[in-house]
Amino acid sequence: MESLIRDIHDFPTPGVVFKDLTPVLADPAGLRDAIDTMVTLAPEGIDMVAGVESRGFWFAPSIALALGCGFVAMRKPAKLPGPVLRRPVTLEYGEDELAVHTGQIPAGARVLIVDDVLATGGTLMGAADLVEDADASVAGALLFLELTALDGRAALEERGIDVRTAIRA
Ligand SMILES: O=P(O)(O)OC[C@H]1O[C@H](OP(=O)(O)OP(=O)(O)O)[C@H](O)[C@@H]1O
Ligand SMILES: Nc1ncnc2[nH]cnc12
Repeated sequence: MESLIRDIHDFPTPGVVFKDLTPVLADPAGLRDAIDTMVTLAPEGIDMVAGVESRGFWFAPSIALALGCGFVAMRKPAKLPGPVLRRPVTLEYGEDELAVHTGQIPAGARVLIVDDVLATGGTLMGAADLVEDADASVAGALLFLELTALDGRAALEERGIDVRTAIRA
């Protein structure tokens, strides 16, 4: 599955080595392996899976189905139609915002945050803020690929978040 990841240099901005996961998803065995591995890594006792737009949506609903949980979408600005909780995020190559529908994460729920790539960890920090804004708790963060050189794990673990990743590169 690791051999299917493609490096694209200078995308989306100069100096960034972009890890393209589309070949993993396009390969039936790669896709199966990716989801099965992530499901195996998931912590126990999850009430809900939160997926981060866009590429977190490639993984999160399949993982939620396997765990018997619901899926909640954390979306980019102005995409959700109802009232939202919002948080800014700073990532490897820019700034953005994430939002979740108010009331969709039940208070007290143990939430697993799912995304494709952990780089600086900025996106995951914003996603964790949203979970806590909903008076729920972050049961863990589950990602397909961790870019160890950017050390996003450090800040997340300092915050007490259990970070699990299928592949480290
Ligand atoms: O750890 P970080 O430095 O925060 O980077 C990781 C984030 O960057 C990418 O999202 P991007 O904003 O490119 O959006 P996309 O999923 O819509 O392509 C990726 O899918 C993660 O969400
Ligand atoms: N280098 C990278 N490749 C793919 N997705 C990313 N998200 C943040 N940094 C990334």
